[in-house]
Amino acid sequence: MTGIGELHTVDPARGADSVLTEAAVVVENGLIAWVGRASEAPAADRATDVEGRAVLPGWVDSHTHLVFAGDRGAEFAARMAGEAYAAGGIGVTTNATREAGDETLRGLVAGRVRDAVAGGTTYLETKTGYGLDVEQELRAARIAADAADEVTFLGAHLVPEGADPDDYVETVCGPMLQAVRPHVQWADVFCERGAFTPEQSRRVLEACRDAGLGLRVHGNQIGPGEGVALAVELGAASVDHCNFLSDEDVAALAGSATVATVLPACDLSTRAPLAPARKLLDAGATVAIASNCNPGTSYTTSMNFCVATAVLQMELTVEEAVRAATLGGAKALRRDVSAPDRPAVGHLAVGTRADLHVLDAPAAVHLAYRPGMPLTWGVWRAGRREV
Ligand SMILES: N=CN[C@@H](CCC(=O)O)C(=O)O
Ligand SMILES: [Zn+2]
Repeated sequence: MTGIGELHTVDPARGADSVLTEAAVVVENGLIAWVGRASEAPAADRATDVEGRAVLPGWVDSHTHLVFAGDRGAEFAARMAGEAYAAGGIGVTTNATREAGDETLRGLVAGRVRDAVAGGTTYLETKTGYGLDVEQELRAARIAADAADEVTFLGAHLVPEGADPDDYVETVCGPMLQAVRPHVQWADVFCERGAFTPEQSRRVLEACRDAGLGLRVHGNQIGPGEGVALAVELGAASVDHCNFLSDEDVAALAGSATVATVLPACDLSTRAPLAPARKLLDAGATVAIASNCNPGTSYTTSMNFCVATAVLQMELTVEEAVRAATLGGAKALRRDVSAPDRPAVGHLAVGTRADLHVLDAPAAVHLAYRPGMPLTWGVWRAGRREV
């Protein structure tokens, strides 16, 4: 790829010099083979001239809930009229999802993934969590595994109506975990008032960790709580939402390998105080930006929108926001370092996966400067053009 006006490599090895101008990238067998100044590029069989456009790594969306049916537009409207968000809405989507046939549900998920890719996302996590019984969580895990790069088991999303909370937790840790285990890499819990207590959350996370799953936590979304502390203590890869953080929470994240994942579209859609991304970065924490696409709190897969919001509202620079939505997401999924059979994603360096997002703009700042405009011009996933 030649004619790159501004190349955001997001390569940690380049330090402060990770943005190149008049650059080129060489791709071979789905991997990045060379990155540098266009004038020094080696010869290649074929070339795509992007005519001065900006190029970024594809977005790594590390937090979505794509396996759902139904609509909660009325709940959203009520919220815009002053109602507060509460965890109970998850039950509405659970009922609609259970009623949807397999093919319908697969079609809905595939459409959402297509939308995400059309917006520059090249690596995507999604979760179960709208099944809430063994059979339905297993169905969700299978559908998710066919559609997404990484799958998270979120049986502990809400205690289903009529169930005893502690009995349900035992089901999650026992037969449900056993059923979904072959299809998932991660486990998550909604540690929040109205969902799962810190004790129940710990029980779920420890059982899932013992079953070999990596851990993630939905924490500190609706109010202050123990989600962040629990995530850090258990070595979770990520704690997501982070709207209500104490100074101790910020310090704990800064001193840990747990990524603080902020969800700007969700914060707007729930009229929540924005997660303190600026403060987290200043303290030294690793921050990821994700869409949290779901029908209750964030019905969008647009990472361009999330990045623009992080710049306009959360006081991140464009470079910081791009990093959080690429390398940050990769760190939250522990995919930032190449392994022999798994090239790293989220940055552009020799040997990483050739996931490229070409903007119809000369510089990444246009994502925030022209918010809401259709700025995704081309998308390559593992070297193959998809958009
Ligand atoms: N907070 C928990 N889960 C989702 C919302 C689920 C819903 O309301 O349907 C979230 O991440 O915001
Ligand atoms: Zn979520």
